[in-house]
Amino acid sequence: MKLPYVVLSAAVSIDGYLDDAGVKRLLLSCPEDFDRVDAVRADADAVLVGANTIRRDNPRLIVHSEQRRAQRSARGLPAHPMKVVVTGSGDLDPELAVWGCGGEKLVFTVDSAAEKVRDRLGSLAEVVSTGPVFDWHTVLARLGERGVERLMVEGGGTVHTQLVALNLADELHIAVAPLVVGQADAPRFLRPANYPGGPTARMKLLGCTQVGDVVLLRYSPKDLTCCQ
Ligand SMILES: NC(=O)C1=CN([C@@H]2O[C@H](COP(=O)(O)OP(=O)(O)OC[C@H]3O[C@@H](n4cnc5c(N)ncnc54)[C@H](OP(=O)(O)O)[C@@H]3O)[C@@H](O)[C@H]2O)C=CC1
Ligand SMILES: Nc1c(N[C@@H]2O[C@H](COP(=O)(O)O)[C@@H](O)[C@H]2O)[nH]c(=O)[nH]c1=O
Repeated sequence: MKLPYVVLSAAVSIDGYLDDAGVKRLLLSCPEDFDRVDAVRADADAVLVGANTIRRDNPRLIVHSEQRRAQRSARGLPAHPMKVVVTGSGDLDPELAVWGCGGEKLVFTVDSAAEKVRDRLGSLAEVVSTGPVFDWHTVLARLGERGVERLMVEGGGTVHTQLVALNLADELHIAVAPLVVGQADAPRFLRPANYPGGPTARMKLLGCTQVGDVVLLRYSPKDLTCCQ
């Protein structure tokens, strides 16, 4: 089974944070960059986030541009990519915006939480267990079986950290925003972990573009060279 091509997308502050520690979601992207992110969504077959991102940000995870939705439909695709949420606790509120708008919804969890999620969400989403323990290879394999060729991962840091550490990300899209968060308890893009190649391994730079006041960096995390 061919695994999806995985694009990890995040906006970060100059000091590497995804958000601040406050309750309200921090906007790091500028309007032009949010539009760029919408285009990446429109190019994906599925968008995946961790449960904490939907609990904290309550996103809809849809393609916002009407023109991009129409282009998807013209290609025979659903207007919105599939929405994928991962949870170990199963604590998912059925009132969250992600369940209430377009797109097929899929929740990956573990055996111990699967019934709870099914009871809570009912027909709002399909629930798939990866087994007694959560397994990212199974998540990607099941998505591949469902025809997902391109998967966009939109956070948060817990999810990004695991996918990079497991060497399952094919591309990183990092939008560096011109602000400094400076709060130790704010979520980071990547947390301490054993990353492939260790600290001396350098990823291949795929591109560097200015988008409004943000700089978009694209890296290939599987393409490493060690220069020391
Ligand atoms: N700037 C940006 O581009 C973005 C910023 N963000 C920010 O990131 C923050 C959220 O990030 P973070 O707190 O790290 O949370 P995540 O969104 O990464 O979600 C983490 C949750 O996902 C589930 N999960 C992840 N991995 C596993 C696993 N291996 N097994 C079982 N369940 C798993 C768990 O859910 P459960 O708890 O239910 O068990 C876990 O608590 C928010 O502040 C948000 O605003 C998010 C996306 C993009
Ligand atoms: N704050 C932040 C991001 N946050 C991400 O954007 C999602 C919002 O989705 P929606 O509102 O449905 O379009 C949210 O879930 C989170 O994953 N993304 C970015 O590119 N830049 C940003 O500054």
